[in-house]
Amino acid sequence: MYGVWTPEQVGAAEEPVLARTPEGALMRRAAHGVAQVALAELRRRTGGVAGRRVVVLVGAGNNGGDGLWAGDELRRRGVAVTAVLLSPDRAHPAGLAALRKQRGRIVTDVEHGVVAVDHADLVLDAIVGTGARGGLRPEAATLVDAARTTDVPILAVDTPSGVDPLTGVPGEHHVRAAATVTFGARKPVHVLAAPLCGPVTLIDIGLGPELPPAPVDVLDAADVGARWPVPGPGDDKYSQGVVGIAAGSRTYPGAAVLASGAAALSTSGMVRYAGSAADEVRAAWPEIVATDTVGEAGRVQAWVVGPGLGTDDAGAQTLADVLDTGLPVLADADAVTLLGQHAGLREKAAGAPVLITPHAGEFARVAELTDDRVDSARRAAADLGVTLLLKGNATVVAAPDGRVLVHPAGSAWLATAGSGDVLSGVAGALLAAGLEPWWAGGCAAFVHARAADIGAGADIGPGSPVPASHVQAALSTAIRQVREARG
Ligand SMILES: NC(=O)C1=CN([C@@H]2O[C@H](COP(=O)(O)OP(=O)(O)OC[C@H]3O[C@@H](n4cnc5c(N)ncnc54)[C@H](O)[C@@H]3O)[C@@H](O)[C@H]2O)[C@@H](O)CC1
Ligand SMILES: Nc1ncnc2c1ncn2[C@@H]1O[C@H](COP(=O)(O)OP(=O)(O)O)[C@@H](O)[C@H]1O
Ligand SMILES: [K+]
Repeated sequence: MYGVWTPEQVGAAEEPVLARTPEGALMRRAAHGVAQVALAELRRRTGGVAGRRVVVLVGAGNNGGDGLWAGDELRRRGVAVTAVLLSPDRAHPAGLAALRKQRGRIVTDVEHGVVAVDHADLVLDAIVGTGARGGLRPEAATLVDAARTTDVPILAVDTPSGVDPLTGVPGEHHVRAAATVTFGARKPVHVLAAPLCGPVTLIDIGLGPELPPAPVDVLDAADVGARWPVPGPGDDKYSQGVVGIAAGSRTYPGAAVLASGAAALSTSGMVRYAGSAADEVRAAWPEIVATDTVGEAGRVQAWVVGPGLGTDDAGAQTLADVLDTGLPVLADADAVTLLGQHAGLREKAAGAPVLITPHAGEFARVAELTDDRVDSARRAAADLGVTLLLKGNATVVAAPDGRVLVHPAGSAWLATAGSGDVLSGVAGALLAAGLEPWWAGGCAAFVHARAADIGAGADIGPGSPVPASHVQAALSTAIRQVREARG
């Protein structure tokens, strides 16, 4: 597990470190990290360093300062460095003087900057970092667009310019980095907009002791593997937690088959199904005990309710019934819509061990969704008194007590019909096994995304589209992989 801190928290942590270190030392350390990664990228992409062309896009603040000092270091290694100054009067004075001394080329107009970008082997984006406000200014936008058109690899300094460091929301013009070097602590953009950052290298600048507890956590495979429930010698089919699936309908039997099968693949023990797709579930998964109603289902330790359920009175009654059991409940899809429609159902859910798993559209039916997805999820979880998993390329899981984790999917192969049903089965099975909702949501999101990559073949190559039933089928391999990672 690693933490992510807001730009504001990182800024506050920097202050005491700046006060006790010689002037410029922190920036030099940051820039050294940038230069090291830039040299590695040059070697990897061009087979060498000397004479290779690096263009540094230099903004008016300290981010630009990092870029200039990195340029100075690259010059010392024989790299042909051109710095394009976006605000020539405000470029970091010491960094600019250092680069001039190394006979770096300095360009102050956008036209020449565009030509330089056109001929570059690598571009360093030092336009703006944590001090970014609003969309990129026109000159910066022109250069960023030029880099995009030529397809030159971009190394982002701290954060990709034009992407909001706190929310990860890209502006109209923004950098899509091949890699990012950040300093002191990872920031939300690195996990909320991971595809725009590329692989992120974290450079230690001594902020550790000054940082507060991380407001956002990111799970790694070992965290998930360590918590994944597996049977012990004394277990039987009941002792590991039986999950009940109240999903699907005559119109949408597929949701029932996807969710139930995913549950059966996720934990050992037993899955019960209750609903009007009982025949289809039995046919696809003979080991699942299927009945027509929740009342007939027999004992379970957690319920999954919602996928393909319908939002009519019968759906609302089913949701009420499972909430009334007091057992852990995973409410997805139609169950989220029903929670938005009925205050009485929200009251039943509040304070209970409930995990709701909306996509953005469903989220908006229960709470306000702003550009700040982390903040929105945290508020909604606290207001509703449930744990909330907000789906997307970066999944956000927020507990009512304020804990938040983000899982960046790594690819977008999950953007396929029915994949959410698979997620609900996985998370429901984990709830039945006794994981608390925040962990169940986080572990399920991790394995779900891993299964999509395996199903798509994206773990061994560029990958190809994967339907939800193949995501479901890849769950076993994904679970084995996280269990192997536990060390
Ligand atoms: N404080 C420190 O000691 C350290 C800071 N570091 C660097 O400093 C950065 C933060 O520096 P600053 O606080 O000076 O802020 P930035 O350099 O990130 O941005 C502020 C500057 O960018 C311009 N700007 C803001 N929004 C813009 C937009 N939308 N389009 C174009 N220009 C825009 C502003 O005019 C301002 O001059 C970090 O991201 C990091 O790269 C690192 O050197 C580590 C140490
Ligand atoms: N662009 C994307 N990149 C990665 N994962 C995505 C993307 N879009 C959706 N997902 C994931 O796919 C799943 C879709 O769930 P959902 O919207 O409920 O679909 P469905 O109702 O068809 O099952 C969620 O787990 C979500 O996080
Ligand atoms: K930047």
